[in-house]
This record gives sequence, C-alpha cells and structure tokens, in this order.
Amino acid sequence: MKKINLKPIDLPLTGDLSVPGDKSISHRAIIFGSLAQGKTKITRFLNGEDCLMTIKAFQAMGVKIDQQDDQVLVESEGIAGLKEPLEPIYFGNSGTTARLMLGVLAGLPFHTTIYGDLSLTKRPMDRVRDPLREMGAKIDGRDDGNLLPIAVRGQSLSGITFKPPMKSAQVKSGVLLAGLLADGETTVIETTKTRDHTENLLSAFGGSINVDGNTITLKGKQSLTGTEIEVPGDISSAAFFIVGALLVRGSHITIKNVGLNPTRTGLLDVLNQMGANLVIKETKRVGKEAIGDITVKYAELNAVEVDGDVIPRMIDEFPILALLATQVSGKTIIRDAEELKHKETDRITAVVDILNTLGAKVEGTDDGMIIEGKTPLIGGEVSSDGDHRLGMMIAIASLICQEKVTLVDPDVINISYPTFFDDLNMLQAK
Ligand SMILES: O=C(O)C1=C[C@@H](OP(=O)(O)O)[C@@H](O)[C@H](O)C1
Ligand SMILES: C=C(OP(=O)(O)O)C(=O)O
Repeated sequence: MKKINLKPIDLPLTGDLSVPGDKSISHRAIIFGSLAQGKTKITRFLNGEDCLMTIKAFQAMGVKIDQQDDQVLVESEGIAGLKEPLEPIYFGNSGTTARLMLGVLAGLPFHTTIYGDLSLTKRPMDRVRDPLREMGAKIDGRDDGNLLPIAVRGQSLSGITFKPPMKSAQVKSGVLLAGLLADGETTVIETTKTRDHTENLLSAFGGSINVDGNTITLKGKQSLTGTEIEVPGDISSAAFFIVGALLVRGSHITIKNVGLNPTRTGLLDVLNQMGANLVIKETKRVGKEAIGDITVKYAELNAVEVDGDVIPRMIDEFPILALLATQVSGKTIIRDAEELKHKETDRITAVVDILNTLGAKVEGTDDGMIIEGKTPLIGGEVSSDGDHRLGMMIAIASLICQEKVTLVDPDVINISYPTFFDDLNMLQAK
C-alpha cells in the first residue's frame, strides 16, 4: 500500500482558493442531464472518481457524455432512449451513485446489475430498497438486496408517500428519482431537512416539484429538457482548508465561489459558535443554489455541543471538525450523528482511532464523539482506511503534529478532491 510522509509545517495557510465543484451537484447534473432530452452543458464538474462512476453508468446505458476535466457535455434522447447495459455497472466507492441510481434503475424497463468496491459493498441499501419495493421495484442481491452486488429488474412503479426513518439526502433523492419515473404522485416527508440539490436541479431541468417545509411532492412521468449547469465549489472540500486555517497560527485565507446552500453550511454555523468569526459573502445565485466567498483567519476557539438539526447540514464535515476540536478550549460533544457509521468507513470508530493514534483524547459514543480540547498531537503512521475524508483529515492534522505523520493510502483523496495536495501546497507557498 502506498504511503506518504507529511512533515509538520510552521507556515500559515494564506491566499485565495477555488475548490473543485460540488460532488452532490455534479452527480445530480449527470443524472438529470441523462434523463433529460437534448444537450446539457456542465461547467466546474467535479472530476473526482465518485462522479466519474455516475458518468460511466449512463454511458453504459447509451447516453453520449463527453467529459474533459471539469467540462461535461451530455447528449441524451431522454428516459425513453436509455438502453439495457450489457455488463454489470461498477459504482466504485460512491454511496451517492448507488442510492440515487437504484431509484432510477428501478423505474427503467430493463435489467441491471450493479456492484462496487469493498467499502460500498458493505454499505446498507435497504434504506432505499424498502421504499422502492413499496413502489413496485424488483430488487435482489446479497442479504435480500440490502448489499451490493444488486440486480434490479426495472418495472413500472407507483408513487408513494414516504417518511425516511433516517436523515439522508441519498434516500430522499433515490425515492424522488423513482417517483419521477413512476405513475402518480410521490411525496417524501423528512423529519429534518437534508441537502436539497435534487429538488433544486429538477427545477433547473424544467421539472415541477413542490417543496413545502420538509414535505416534497412531485408528479411522475415528467419530461425534462437539457440545460446549462454551473456547479458551485464544494463546501465539504473547502471545509478542510477552513479548518486548516483555524488550526495554523497566522493563517488567513479566502475560499472563492463556494456553494452556500443553507442545507450544507452547518459547519460554518458551528465554527462561528466556537468563535471563528468567518466572513461569508454571497456573491451570486445559480438557479436555486447560493454561491459566495468565505474568509477565515486563525483564531483561538472554544468547544461547543453539536447535535440536532445541524447534523445533516454538515454530515461529511465531522472528521475535520473532530480534528479541530482536539485543539480548542474545553470538551466538544457530538450527538445524534449515528449516520456516520454508514459512510465509506464507520466514521465514529475510524476518526476516534486515527486521532487517538496521533495523540488526541477522543472517545466514541453510540451516536457521536467526546473530544478533549487543547491536546497536543504528536504524529505517527495512520491509514485513510480507504476513506477520502479521513485521508484529508490526516493531511490537515499533519500541519499541527509535532512529528512526522505517515499517511497510508493517500490516493483515496482522488474520490472527491483530486487536486487537494496541489491546493494545500499553494496555500502554504504564499
Ligand atoms: O445526497 C448526497 O449527495 C449526499 C448525501 C449524504 O449522505 P446521506 O444521504 O447518506 O446522509 C452525504 O454524506 C454524501 O456525501 C452525499
Ligand atoms: C459519504 C460520502 O459519500 P458517498 O456516500 O457518496 O460515498 C462522502 O463523500 O463523505
């Protein structure tokens, strides 16, 4: 397994940075572009391994998709033009591809088999399997279709009203996408609002959807039209450098053109509560998505308790928040975050293990973590464990460790942020 040595730095992070496009929006732009008739032009597409899986899935169904770095042109005849793939489709490491595509494949008139890497193969699909079966889907696979590989025999589906038992945008989106192909109306009622990019993008492609608080309703059998999509910078990628700047004394950075959709900005709220004084400036709106700049300076922070409705608004930011919490005054308590157990790794156990190996004092709980602040980090050898967000957390931790950090399996970072080390070097060079 590849390993890299990361040395502690005494250089602050400074300058301006544009992070790559949002992963969630990039996936959805490909999905809707492929379901729509005509041409869709996507700019600032995330050229990361996960989003390439979604492109390959539709190419396997006959859609013409030309991707050059962060520019993508999709040309589709729409839903009726999609063809049965001849071979099983590989979804790699991407949970979003799996949960959203299950919704799509369930309503297409052909058979598909899907599989993934070892991490994805362990992740639960029953959360989408169950509502999709209620709509009439034929899904089978390991553990009765809970685990990949999964075979889907596409069917005509009927709309349902569904209240997801977990707070998950992937589940909501899988059901809404199936609803788009189904007869009748589909309603999803969430207990807590999760990221709403599916709802926003459906409108951008000319679809009609009604959002009333946490209740989302759409009619089936809508036809969509290709369009132009500019993807905002990914706030979940920006989070690593925002926290990096808060950790390294003397840092002062601005992340430009990043997505500021309120269903994604939970980390910014928590950092402000901790005393970060971020300057957040909305500069434009593209469709229903807000875009802007975030300026952050090094600051001494205080611990807070993180729980409740903010959790889904920052679900991918917990590894990097946990690292930050090791350096603030007081004890940080994270609750209601049991969903972390179902990510690329069990992110409660994995974050606790990694940070404690580096010298921190972190305790895992059933639904979160308790992190002792102001604990010096020493260093050591730690693995990303095949989880891109853990790889980036370790790289940022190395900035403040007293000794060398050896990161095992750094290439996994390519899943969501292929230019991560270039951007880190650029911020250190100024
Ligand atoms: O819908 C999406 O694009 C995503 C939703 C979240 O997953 P859950 O829906 O499982 O919380 C998040 O962790 C993932 O990175 C992307
Ligand atoms: C959980 C993540 O992605 P996915 O579920 O798409 O694998 C993530 O990017 O942190």
